[in-house]
Amino acid sequence: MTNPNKIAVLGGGSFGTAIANMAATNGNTVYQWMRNEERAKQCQALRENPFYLPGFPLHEMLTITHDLQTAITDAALVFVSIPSQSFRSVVKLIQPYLSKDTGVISTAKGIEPENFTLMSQVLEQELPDHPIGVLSGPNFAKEIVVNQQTGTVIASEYDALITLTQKALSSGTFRVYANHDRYGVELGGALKNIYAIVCGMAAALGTGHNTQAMLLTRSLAEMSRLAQVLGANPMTFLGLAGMGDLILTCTSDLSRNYRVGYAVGSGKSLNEAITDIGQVAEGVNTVKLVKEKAESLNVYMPLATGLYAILFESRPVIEVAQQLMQGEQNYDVEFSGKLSNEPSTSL
Ligand SMILES: NC(=O)C1=CN([C@@H]2O[C@H](COP(=O)(O)OP(=O)(O)OC[C@H]3O[C@@H](n4cnc5c(N)ncnc54)[C@H](O)[C@@H]3O)[C@@H](O)[C@H]2O)C=CC1
Ligand SMILES: O=C(CO)COP(=O)(O)O
Repeated sequence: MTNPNKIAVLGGGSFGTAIANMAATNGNTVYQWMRNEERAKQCQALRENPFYLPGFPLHEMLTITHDLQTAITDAALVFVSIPSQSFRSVVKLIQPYLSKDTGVISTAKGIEPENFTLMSQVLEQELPDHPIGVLSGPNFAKEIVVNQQTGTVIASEYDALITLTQKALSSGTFRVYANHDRYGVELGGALKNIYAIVCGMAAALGTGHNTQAMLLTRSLAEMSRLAQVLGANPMTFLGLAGMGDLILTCTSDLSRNYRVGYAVGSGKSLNEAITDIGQVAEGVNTVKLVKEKAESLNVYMPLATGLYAILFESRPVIEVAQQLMQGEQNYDVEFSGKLSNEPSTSL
Protein backbone atom coordinates (compact mmCIF):
# COMPACT_ATOMS: atom_id res chain seq x y z
CA MET A 1 0.00 0.00 0.00
CA THR A 2 1.21 3.50 -0.77
CA ASN A 3 0.95 6.57 1.41
CA PRO A 4 -1.25 8.98 -0.62
CA ASN A 5 0.61 11.97 0.84
CA LYS A 6 4.12 10.75 0.12
CA ILE A 7 5.76 11.94 -3.06
CA ALA A 8 9.23 11.28 -4.43
CA VAL A 9 11.04 13.40 -7.01
CA LEU A 10 14.12 12.03 -8.75
CA GLY A 11 16.66 14.55 -9.97
CA GLY A 12 18.51 17.39 -8.33
CA GLY A 13 18.15 19.93 -11.14
CA SER A 14 15.98 22.98 -11.45
CA PHE A 15 12.73 21.32 -12.48
CA GLY A 16 12.95 18.49 -9.95
CA THR A 17 13.51 21.04 -7.22
CA ALA A 18 10.57 23.18 -8.36
CA ILE A 19 8.18 20.20 -8.45
CA ALA A 20 9.36 18.83 -5.12
CA ASN A 21 8.98 22.19 -3.44
CA MET A 22 5.48 22.72 -4.83
CA ALA A 23 4.31 19.32 -3.62
CA ALA A 24 5.83 19.99 -0.17
CA THR A 25 4.19 23.40 0.04
CA ASN A 26 0.86 21.64 -0.61
CA GLY A 27 1.34 19.64 2.62
CA ASN A 28 2.72 16.42 1.16
CA THR A 29 5.69 14.57 2.62
CA VAL A 30 8.20 14.93 -0.17
CA TYR A 31 11.59 13.33 -0.78
CA GLN A 32 13.85 14.63 -3.51
CA TRP A 33 16.56 12.21 -4.56
CA MET A 34 19.94 13.40 -5.83
CA ARG A 35 22.64 11.02 -7.05
CA ASN A 36 25.44 13.13 -5.59
CA GLU A 37 25.58 12.51 -1.83
CA GLU A 38 27.58 15.63 -1.02
CA ARG A 39 25.17 17.84 -2.92
CA ALA A 40 22.16 16.19 -1.32
CA LYS A 41 23.60 16.81 2.14
CA GLN A 42 24.48 20.38 1.28
CA CYS A 43 21.00 21.17 -0.08
CA GLN A 44 19.34 19.50 2.92
CA ALA A 45 21.48 21.46 5.38
CA LEU A 46 21.14 24.79 3.55
CA ARG A 47 17.40 24.31 2.80
CA GLU A 48 18.23 25.55 -0.68
CA ASN A 49 19.53 24.16 -4.00
CA PRO A 50 22.46 26.52 -4.59
CA PHE A 51 23.51 24.62 -7.75
CA TYR A 52 20.33 25.20 -9.76
CA LEU A 53 18.00 27.57 -7.87
CA PRO A 54 20.23 29.71 -5.67
CA GLY A 55 18.57 32.04 -3.19
CA PHE A 56 15.28 30.19 -3.16
CA PRO A 57 14.26 28.69 0.24
CA LEU A 58 12.91 25.14 0.30
CA HIS A 59 9.81 24.11 2.25
CA GLU A 60 10.25 22.21 5.54
CA MET A 61 8.13 19.26 4.28
CA LEU A 62 10.80 18.58 1.64
CA THR A 63 13.66 16.23 2.53
CA ILE A 64 16.60 15.97 0.16
CA THR A 65 18.35 12.65 0.21
CA HIS A 66 20.85 10.46 -1.57
CA ASP A 67 19.06 7.32 -0.31
CA LEU A 68 16.82 6.06 -3.12
CA GLN A 69 15.02 3.48 -1.00
CA THR A 70 14.03 6.03 1.66
CA ALA A 71 12.85 8.42 -1.04
CA ILE A 72 10.66 5.94 -2.87
CA THR A 73 9.29 3.44 -0.39
CA ASP A 74 5.49 3.84 -0.02
CA ALA A 75 5.38 6.92 -2.30
CA ALA A 76 2.06 7.31 -4.10
CA LEU A 77 3.73 9.24 -6.91
CA VAL A 78 7.27 9.35 -8.25
CA PHE A 79 8.22 12.23 -10.57
CA VAL A 80 11.25 11.48 -12.74
CA SER A 81 13.02 14.79 -13.50
CA ILE A 82 16.14 13.38 -15.09
CA PRO A 83 17.30 14.45 -18.58
CA SER A 84 16.49 11.93 -21.30
CA GLN A 85 20.12 10.81 -21.78
CA SER A 86 20.15 9.31 -18.25
CA PHE A 87 16.44 8.71 -17.75
CA ARG A 88 16.35 4.95 -18.39
CA SER A 89 19.36 4.19 -16.21
CA VAL A 90 17.70 5.93 -13.25
CA VAL A 91 14.32 4.25 -13.86
CA LYS A 92 16.05 0.87 -13.76
CA LEU A 93 17.34 1.70 -10.27
CA ILE A 94 13.92 2.46 -8.77
CA GLN A 95 12.02 -0.66 -9.83
CA PRO A 96 12.86 -2.72 -6.69
CA TYR A 97 11.59 -0.03 -4.30
CA LEU A 98 8.25 0.80 -5.90
CA SER A 99 5.00 -0.30 -4.29
CA LYS A 100 2.53 -2.12 -6.52
CA ASP A 101 0.27 0.87 -7.19
CA THR A 102 2.86 3.68 -7.23
CA GLY A 103 2.29 6.05 -10.15
CA VAL A 104 5.38 7.17 -12.07
CA ILE A 105 5.43 10.46 -14.00
CA SER A 106 8.02 11.77 -16.43
CA THR A 107 8.79 15.46 -16.59
CA ALA A 108 11.61 15.07 -19.13
CA LYS A 109 11.26 16.66 -22.56
CA GLY A 110 13.53 14.53 -24.67
CA ILE A 111 13.68 11.45 -26.90
CA GLU A 112 15.87 8.35 -26.61
CA PRO A 113 17.77 7.65 -29.85
CA GLU A 114 16.98 3.93 -29.99
CA ASN A 115 13.61 3.61 -31.72
CA PHE A 116 12.62 7.24 -31.17
CA THR A 117 11.43 6.37 -27.65
CA LEU A 118 9.72 9.01 -25.51
CA MET A 119 10.33 8.96 -21.76
CA SER A 120 6.92 7.62 -20.76
CA GLN A 121 7.51 4.81 -23.24
CA VAL A 122 10.72 4.10 -21.34
CA LEU A 123 8.56 3.94 -18.19
CA GLU A 124 6.16 1.57 -19.95
CA GLN A 125 9.04 -0.70 -20.93
CA GLU A 126 10.84 -0.67 -17.59
CA LEU A 127 7.83 -0.55 -15.25
CA PRO A 128 5.04 -2.32 -17.16
CA ASP A 129 2.84 -2.85 -14.10
CA HIS A 130 2.67 0.76 -12.94
CA PRO A 131 0.31 3.58 -13.85
CA ILE A 132 2.38 6.14 -15.73
CA GLY A 133 1.97 9.70 -16.91
CA VAL A 134 3.65 12.80 -18.29
CA LEU A 135 3.78 16.28 -16.83
CA SER A 136 4.44 18.91 -19.49
CA GLY A 137 3.61 22.51 -20.26
CA PRO A 138 5.00 26.05 -20.34
CA ASN A 139 6.83 25.70 -17.05
CA PHE A 140 10.09 27.48 -16.35
CA ALA A 141 11.31 26.20 -12.99
CA LYS A 142 12.66 29.65 -12.18
CA GLU A 143 9.19 31.19 -12.52
CA ILE A 144 7.38 28.39 -10.69
CA VAL A 145 9.49 28.85 -7.58
CA VAL A 146 8.66 32.55 -7.35
CA ASN A 147 4.95 31.74 -7.66
CA GLN A 148 4.33 33.14 -11.12
CA GLN A 149 0.89 31.88 -12.14
CA THR A 150 1.50 28.79 -14.23
CA GLY A 151 -0.50 26.13 -16.08
CA THR A 152 0.62 22.61 -16.87
CA VAL A 153 -0.78 19.33 -18.21
CA ILE A 154 -0.88 15.89 -16.64
CA ALA A 155 -1.37 13.34 -19.39
CA SER A 156 -2.20 9.74 -18.65
CA GLU A 157 -4.60 6.93 -19.47
CA TYR A 158 -5.09 6.51 -15.71
CA ASP A 159 -7.69 8.88 -14.28
CA ALA A 160 -6.69 8.05 -10.70
CA LEU A 161 -3.13 9.16 -11.46
CA ILE A 162 -4.40 12.37 -13.04
CA THR A 163 -6.48 13.16 -9.94
CA LEU A 164 -3.63 12.35 -7.57
CA THR A 165 -1.25 14.61 -9.51
CA GLN A 166 -3.75 17.46 -9.59
CA LYS A 167 -4.19 17.13 -5.83
CA ALA A 168 -0.44 16.98 -5.20
CA LEU A 169 0.51 20.04 -7.24
CA SER A 170 -2.49 22.35 -7.73
CA SER A 171 -2.43 25.65 -5.89
CA GLY A 172 -3.44 29.28 -6.27
CA THR A 173 -0.46 29.75 -8.57
CA PHE A 174 -0.26 26.36 -10.29
CA ARG A 175 -3.11 24.95 -12.36
CA VAL A 176 -2.94 21.35 -13.58
CA TYR A 177 -5.02 20.46 -16.66
CA ALA A 178 -5.78 16.88 -17.69
CA ASN A 179 -5.25 15.18 -21.06
CA HIS A 180 -5.56 11.55 -22.12
CA ASP A 181 -3.31 11.98 -25.19
CA ARG A 182 -0.10 11.09 -23.36
CA TYR A 183 1.88 10.63 -26.56
CA GLY A 184 0.81 13.98 -28.03
CA VAL A 185 1.49 15.90 -24.82
CA GLU A 186 4.91 14.34 -24.49
CA LEU A 187 5.79 14.81 -28.15
CA GLY A 188 4.84 18.50 -27.93
CA GLY A 189 7.24 19.04 -25.03
CA ALA A 190 10.10 17.34 -26.84
CA LEU A 191 9.57 18.91 -30.28
CA LYS A 192 9.21 22.51 -29.13
CA ASN A 193 12.85 22.48 -28.03
CA ILE A 194 13.93 22.34 -31.68
CA TYR A 195 12.00 25.50 -32.50
CA ALA A 196 13.22 27.28 -29.36
CA ILE A 197 16.74 26.86 -30.79
CA VAL A 198 15.54 28.17 -34.18
CA CYS A 199 13.87 31.21 -32.58
CA GLY A 200 16.90 31.96 -30.39
CA MET A 201 19.03 31.90 -33.52
CA ALA A 202 16.62 34.20 -35.35
CA ALA A 203 16.64 36.63 -32.42
CA ALA A 204 20.44 36.77 -32.49
CA LEU A 205 20.20 37.83 -36.14
CA GLY A 206 17.98 40.75 -35.16
CA THR A 207 14.74 39.51 -36.68
CA GLY A 208 11.59 41.56 -36.14
CA HIS A 209 8.15 40.61 -34.85
CA ASN A 210 6.88 39.61 -38.32
CA THR A 211 9.59 36.99 -38.62
CA GLN A 212 9.06 35.74 -35.08
CA ALA A 213 5.31 35.35 -35.63
CA MET A 214 5.90 33.45 -38.87
CA LEU A 215 8.46 31.17 -37.24
CA LEU A 216 6.21 30.35 -34.31
CA THR A 217 3.24 29.60 -36.50
CA ARG A 218 5.15 27.50 -39.01
CA SER A 219 6.84 25.65 -36.14
CA LEU A 220 3.45 24.66 -34.81
CA ALA A 221 2.39 23.51 -38.28
CA GLU A 222 5.53 21.42 -38.64
CA MET A 223 5.29 19.84 -35.18
CA SER A 224 1.65 18.98 -35.70
CA ARG A 225 2.38 17.45 -39.10
CA LEU A 226 4.88 15.00 -37.60
CA ALA A 227 2.65 14.34 -34.60
CA GLN A 228 -0.26 13.39 -36.81
CA VAL A 229 1.83 10.95 -38.84
CA LEU A 230 3.15 9.41 -35.61
CA GLY A 231 -0.37 8.89 -34.29
CA ALA A 232 -0.80 11.77 -31.82
CA ASN A 233 -3.88 13.96 -31.92
CA PRO A 234 -2.75 17.22 -33.60
CA MET A 235 -5.41 19.09 -31.58
CA THR A 236 -3.27 18.37 -28.51
CA PHE A 237 -0.74 20.75 -30.02
CA LEU A 238 -3.17 23.64 -29.54
CA GLY A 239 -2.99 23.14 -25.78
CA LEU A 240 -0.54 24.16 -23.08
CA ALA A 241 1.89 21.32 -23.79
CA GLY A 242 2.03 22.23 -27.49
CA MET A 243 1.40 25.84 -28.41
CA GLY A 244 1.77 27.01 -24.80
CA ASP A 245 5.25 25.59 -24.35
CA LEU A 246 6.24 26.59 -27.89
CA ILE A 247 5.37 30.23 -27.21
CA LEU A 248 7.18 30.17 -23.87
CA THR A 249 10.46 28.71 -25.00
CA CYS A 250 10.56 30.41 -28.40
CA THR A 251 10.23 33.87 -26.86
CA SER A 252 12.33 33.77 -23.71
CA ASP A 253 15.99 33.58 -22.89
CA LEU A 254 15.08 31.70 -19.73
CA SER A 255 14.91 28.73 -22.12
CA ARG A 256 18.22 26.91 -22.40
CA ASN A 257 17.35 25.75 -25.90
CA TYR A 258 16.64 29.34 -26.96
CA ARG A 259 19.98 30.37 -25.45
CA VAL A 260 21.82 27.66 -27.42
CA GLY A 261 20.24 29.04 -30.60
CA TYR A 262 21.06 32.62 -29.64
CA ALA A 263 24.69 31.73 -28.97
CA VAL A 264 25.09 29.88 -32.27
CA GLY A 265 23.33 32.71 -34.11
CA SER A 266 25.83 35.09 -32.48
CA GLY A 267 28.73 33.16 -33.95
CA LYS A 268 29.63 30.65 -31.21
CA SER A 269 30.20 27.01 -32.04
CA LEU A 270 27.58 24.53 -30.86
CA ASN A 271 30.03 23.06 -28.36
CA GLU A 272 30.84 26.48 -26.91
CA ALA A 273 27.15 27.28 -26.63
CA ILE A 274 26.39 24.05 -24.77
CA THR A 275 29.38 24.41 -22.46
CA ASP A 276 28.50 28.02 -21.59
CA ILE A 277 24.94 27.08 -20.62
CA GLY A 278 26.14 24.19 -18.44
CA GLN A 279 22.69 22.58 -18.20
CA VAL A 280 20.75 20.24 -20.42
CA ALA A 281 19.32 21.61 -23.71
CA GLU A 282 17.37 18.60 -24.98
CA GLY A 283 16.65 20.11 -28.42
CA VAL A 284 20.21 19.56 -29.65
CA ASN A 285 19.77 15.79 -29.63
CA THR A 286 16.08 15.93 -30.51
CA VAL A 287 16.73 17.73 -33.80
CA LYS A 288 19.02 14.89 -34.95
CA LEU A 289 16.39 12.27 -34.19
CA VAL A 290 13.53 14.27 -35.69
CA LYS A 291 15.44 14.97 -38.91
CA GLU A 292 16.06 11.22 -39.33
CA LYS A 293 12.46 10.39 -38.45
CA ALA A 294 11.05 12.99 -40.84
CA GLU A 295 13.19 11.62 -43.67
CA SER A 296 12.25 8.01 -42.98
CA LEU A 297 8.52 8.85 -42.85
CA ASN A 298 8.71 11.40 -45.67
CA VAL A 299 7.26 14.14 -43.47
CA TYR A 300 8.05 17.67 -44.58
CA MET A 301 9.89 19.47 -41.74
CA PRO A 302 11.93 22.29 -43.27
CA LEU A 303 12.70 24.15 -40.02
CA ALA A 304 14.02 21.06 -38.25
CA THR A 305 15.98 20.01 -41.34
CA GLY A 306 17.35 23.54 -41.75
CA LEU A 307 18.41 23.67 -38.11
CA TYR A 308 20.16 20.32 -38.46
CA ALA A 309 22.07 21.64 -41.49
CA ILE A 310 23.23 24.68 -39.50
CA LEU A 311 24.21 22.80 -36.33
CA PHE A 312 25.72 19.66 -37.80
CA GLU A 313 26.60 20.37 -41.46
CA SER A 314 28.09 23.86 -41.03
CA ARG A 315 25.55 25.48 -43.38
CA PRO A 316 25.41 29.29 -42.88
CA VAL A 317 22.23 30.45 -41.11
CA ILE A 318 21.50 33.15 -43.68
CA GLU A 319 21.79 30.72 -46.59
CA VAL A 320 19.36 28.27 -44.95
CA ALA A 321 16.89 31.07 -44.12
CA GLN A 322 16.95 32.32 -47.71
CA GLN A 323 16.35 28.85 -49.07
CA LEU A 324 13.35 28.41 -46.78
CA MET A 325 11.87 31.76 -47.82
CA GLN A 326 12.31 31.29 -51.55
CA GLY A 327 10.85 27.85 -51.99
CA GLU A 328 7.59 27.23 -53.77
CA GLN A 329 4.40 28.65 -52.18
CA ASN A 330 2.64 26.44 -49.67
CA TYR A 331 -0.75 26.39 -47.96
CA ASP A 332 -1.36 28.22 -44.70
CA VAL A 333 -3.50 25.86 -42.61
CA GLU A 334 -3.19 22.11 -42.98
CA PHE A 335 -5.29 19.22 -41.66
CA SER A 336 -8.17 20.40 -43.85
CA GLY A 337 -7.48 17.66 -46.34
CA LYS A 338 -5.08 19.72 -48.46
CA LEU A 339 -1.34 19.23 -48.71
CA SER A 340 -1.18 17.71 -45.24
CA ASN A 341 1.94 15.74 -46.02
CA GLU A 342 3.11 16.71 -49.48
CA PRO A 343 6.78 17.53 -49.90
CA SER A 344 7.73 21.08 -50.75
CA THR A 345 10.83 23.25 -50.44
CA SER A 346 9.36 26.31 -48.70
CA LEU A 347 8.60 27.10 -45.05
N1 LIG B 1 14.11 23.53 -16.10
C1 LIG B 1 12.88 23.69 -16.52
O1 LIG B 1 12.32 24.79 -16.42
C2 LIG B 1 12.14 22.53 -17.10
C3 LIG B 1 12.76 21.35 -17.45
N2 LIG B 1 12.04 20.31 -17.94
C4 LIG B 1 12.63 19.05 -18.33
O2 LIG B 1 12.97 18.30 -17.17
C5 LIG B 1 14.13 17.51 -17.40
C6 LIG B 1 15.14 17.85 -16.33
O3 LIG B 1 15.41 19.22 -16.48
P1 LIG B 1 16.12 20.12 -15.42
O4 LIG B 1 15.76 19.76 -14.02
O5 LIG B 1 15.87 21.51 -15.83
O6 LIG B 1 17.62 19.73 -15.74
P2 LIG B 1 18.92 20.21 -15.02
O7 LIG B 1 19.99 20.23 -16.00
O8 LIG B 1 18.61 21.44 -14.21
O9 LIG B 1 19.18 19.03 -13.96
C7 LIG B 1 19.28 17.69 -14.29
C8 LIG B 1 19.53 16.90 -13.01
O10 LIG B 1 19.56 15.53 -13.34
C9 LIG B 1 20.67 14.97 -12.70
N3 LIG B 1 21.14 13.80 -13.42
C10 LIG B 1 21.66 13.73 -14.65
N4 LIG B 1 22.02 12.46 -14.93
C11 LIG B 1 21.74 11.73 -13.84
C12 LIG B 1 21.90 10.36 -13.50
N5 LIG B 1 22.44 9.48 -14.34
N6 LIG B 1 21.52 9.96 -12.26
C13 LIG B 1 20.97 10.82 -11.40
N7 LIG B 1 20.81 12.14 -11.66
C14 LIG B 1 21.17 12.57 -12.87
C15 LIG B 1 21.71 16.08 -12.69
O11 LIG B 1 22.69 15.83 -11.70
C16 LIG B 1 20.85 17.27 -12.36
O12 LIG B 1 20.68 17.39 -10.98
C17 LIG B 1 14.62 17.87 -18.83
O13 LIG B 1 14.22 16.87 -19.71
C18 LIG B 1 13.91 19.18 -19.14
O14 LIG B 1 13.64 19.30 -20.52
C19 LIG B 1 10.69 20.38 -18.04
C20 LIG B 1 10.03 21.55 -17.71
C21 LIG B 1 10.71 22.71 -17.26
O1 LIG C 1 10.61 23.18 -21.17
C1 LIG C 1 10.89 24.19 -20.55
C2 LIG C 1 9.85 25.09 -20.03
O2 LIG C 1 8.57 24.62 -20.29
C3 LIG C 1 12.29 24.56 -20.32
O3 LIG C 1 12.88 24.81 -21.53
P1 LIG C 1 14.45 24.69 -21.71
O4 LIG C 1 14.81 23.26 -21.48
O5 LIG C 1 14.71 25.19 -23.08
O6 LIG C 1 15.06 25.59 -20.66
